[in-house]
Amino acid sequence: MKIGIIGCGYVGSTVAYAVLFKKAATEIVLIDKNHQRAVAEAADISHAIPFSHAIDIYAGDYSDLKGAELVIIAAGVNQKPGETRLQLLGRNEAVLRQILPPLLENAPEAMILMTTNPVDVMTHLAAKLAEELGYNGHLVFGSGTTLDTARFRSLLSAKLGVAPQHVHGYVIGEHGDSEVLTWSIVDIGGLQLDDFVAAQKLTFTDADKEQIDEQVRRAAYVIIEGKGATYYGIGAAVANIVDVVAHGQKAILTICKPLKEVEGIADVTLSMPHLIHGKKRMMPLPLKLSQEERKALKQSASIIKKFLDDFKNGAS
Ligand SMILES: NC(=O)C1=CN([C@@H]2O[C@H](COP(=O)(O)OP(=O)(O)OC[C@H]3O[C@@H](n4cnc5c(N)ncnc54)[C@H](O)[C@@H]3O)[C@@H](O)[C@H]2O)C=CC1
Ligand SMILES: CC(=O)C(=O)O
Repeated sequence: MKIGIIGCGYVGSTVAYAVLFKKAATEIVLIDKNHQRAVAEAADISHAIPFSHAIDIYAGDYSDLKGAELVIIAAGVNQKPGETRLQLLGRNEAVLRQILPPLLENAPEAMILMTTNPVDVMTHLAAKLAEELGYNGHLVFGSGTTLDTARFRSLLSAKLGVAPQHVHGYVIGEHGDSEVLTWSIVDIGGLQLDDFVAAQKLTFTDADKEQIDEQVRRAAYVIIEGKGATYYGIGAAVANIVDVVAHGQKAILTICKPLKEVEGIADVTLSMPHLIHGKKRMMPLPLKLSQEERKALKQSASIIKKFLDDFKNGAS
């Protein structure tokens, strides 16, 4: 599968590197407003090809997106220490407006995978803008909380002594401060969390829960404070999405797409588990959440919706 990556900073270049080692694509076009950066990243990553598989990776312009089946948008500003994702919206929406028209003109049938933050709001705006430009907005989706779900599983896995692939649980809602960890439906080997803990004679207290919740929710802030950006986790999460799409895996991932309604909030984009069955088909799955989780999901949806409404009103 041929893919494009627009924005080759920390995230875009790490996605390309992870895609190479996941063997998820055969051709990667790198596009950046700083073309020299794209050229350098393509050269650097191409030197790793002998250690993975044959792939064509090169820096290009929008016309090189012709024939791409999936285009990842990773362009725009990232958070400075202490900044929230939602605070990036104005600057990154302006970047989106530059990117989307030439992207759609050259790859009108491609799926568009947004990673730029705030990813849920950006995905919503990209889908609407694509439609305004006369293209299919349903082809737009976002990496959503795939990274947060991975963080949740990895922390739970370390605490419980089980490989993360066997720890099921999702982070849903906003990819951001109001996200919801779905503790009530955590499943390990067919057992609910409390039953697994009892069967294994482990100790898992409310304080442990709170600590994991905080570590997942605050992960980006802590990493950005320490090294300025996060990119390995999202690189692997996006490469996995590319692999799922390229190889028709029927995976369940917490991507984000515009949804008709979430907990009474209409026309909002946030993350829910979606069954990715084949190219271009993504079906949101209903979850049996606790009352508390439903309330938190509604709150998260309201926050995103308010940002969208405020932005629309401010921009019009
Ligand atoms: N969704 C997620 O889970 C995650 C999202 N992110 C987000 O990804 C985005 C990128 O982050 P980084 O790679 O760390 O930033 P970066 O600053 O390293 O890279 C951004 C790149 O975008 C390019 N760019 C800017 N405007 C452009 C335009 N109009 N056309 C083409 N290229 C353009 C820049 O030249 C730069 O190379 C940020 O919004 C960040 O918050 C970061 C980590 C995780
Ligand atoms: C930066 C960001 O969105 C993350 O690492 O979750």
